[in-house]
Amino acid sequence: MFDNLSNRLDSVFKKLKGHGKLTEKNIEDGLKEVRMALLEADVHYKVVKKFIGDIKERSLGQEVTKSLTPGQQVIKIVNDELTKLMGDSHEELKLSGTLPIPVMLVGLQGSGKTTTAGKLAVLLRKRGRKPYLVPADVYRPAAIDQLKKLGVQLDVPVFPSDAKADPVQICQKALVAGQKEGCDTLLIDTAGRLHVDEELMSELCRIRDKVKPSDILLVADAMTGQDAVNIAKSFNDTLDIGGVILTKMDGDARGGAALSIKSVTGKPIKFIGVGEKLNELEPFHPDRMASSILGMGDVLTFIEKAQSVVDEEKAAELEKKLRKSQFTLEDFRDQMVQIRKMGSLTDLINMIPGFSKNKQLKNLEVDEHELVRIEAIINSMTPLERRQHTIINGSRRKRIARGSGTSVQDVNRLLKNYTQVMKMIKKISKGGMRGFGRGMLPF
Ligand SMILES: Nc1nc2c(ncn2[C@@H]2O[C@H](COP(=O)(O)OP(=O)(O)OP(=O)(O)O)[C@@H](O)[C@H]2O)c(=O)[nH]1
Repeated sequence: MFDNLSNRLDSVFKKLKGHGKLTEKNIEDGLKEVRMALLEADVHYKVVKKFIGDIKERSLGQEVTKSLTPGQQVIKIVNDELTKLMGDSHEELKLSGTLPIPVMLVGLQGSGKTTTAGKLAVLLRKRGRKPYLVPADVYRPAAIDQLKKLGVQLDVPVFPSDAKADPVQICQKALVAGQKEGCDTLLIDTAGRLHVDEELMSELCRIRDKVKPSDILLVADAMTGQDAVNIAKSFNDTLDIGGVILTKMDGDARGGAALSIKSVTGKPIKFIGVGEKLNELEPFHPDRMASSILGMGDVLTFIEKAQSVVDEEKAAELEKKLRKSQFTLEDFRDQMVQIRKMGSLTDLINMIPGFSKNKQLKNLEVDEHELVRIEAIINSMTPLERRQHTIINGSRRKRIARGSGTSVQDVNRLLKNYTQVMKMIKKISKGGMRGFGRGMLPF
């Protein structure tokens, strides 16, 4: 995401930071490069013009010239303005009214609507809601089946839509059926077309007028850049959408759509799709996104991810064990499984400030197989060995290595790492455990 822009801005800022004092000329030159970088990122030219104008006004003012660190001050201004450009703060789904609350997903074919309906169901369920999936695309033959399959996979109820029925009627019937199922949120997957056309829009308007959705979300493909922005504009002009879900951000190195949509349509991006898997939907936070473009890391998303997979009670229990130095290899394995649930380690590392900008660290490919190996080794131990690692002598090590398909060296390495970590924990425990956030263990 935003790789090119991020690198370009980084080099502009390096130059700016190189000057102790900034002159008007330094700033003008820097802004020229920022402008180029944004245009290359496929940001709408009108958006770029206003953006540069705003930054220029602030940068040439006293804010920078009187600052002790003018270069950093410019970075802060760019950070503020980027955040503003993307909408300032995260806007939530609007879910209000009588149950079940309908939410409409609209968008062109292939934008990722159906997948996103599944992802939203997962997210809502995590938040304690009871989603009901409603396939309302009666034109694409496989569309209804695709959502039904997703429902089975996720164990989320799906309205048994009939491909011969009228989409408006499907939605009305689904409202009644959803209520009977005890669901509180209806996710309506509407039909898509290859292009915006009148017939599609009038069908969507008919559904909107009958169902009165609490939120209408346009699902748009980030990789189509300015096309996504134009599509968002057309849908908003006709339907007055509530917000946008930008999919396939994982494949979009430029980021033009994400940077332009709010400014062009006035509607916020509420979520972004960052992969094909059904847990790869994230709330869109303009401030965090700006910081991550400028290489300041994405720590809050990292922490949120950690919190969403860590079971609070289990975390408290582990913390207690750590304090008493009773953290066994079994706990070590459980902790590792939790971390793996957060996603790929390489992705996680890139969220940490400084890491994403450091060339050596950036190319660091974390060996995910290593985690699998460690898990296999611990699984091959007897319960007693996991609780009392000191009894693992030479012959036990050989047996464990054989059982896990690894080598004795692998087993030795794991035990050495584990003892080192335990030593570190003991040291920290003496000084109190306050250093660790709740649920954030030191691995
Ligand atoms: N990499 C990536 N792929 C995605 C994302 N969201 C959806 N996709 C993929 O995009 C393709 C199209 O997604 P669908 O959900 O079938 O698209 P749709 O908009 O429902 O299509 P129609 O039903 O034809 O309107 C699928 O291969 C999805 O796996 C995402 O965030 N990242």
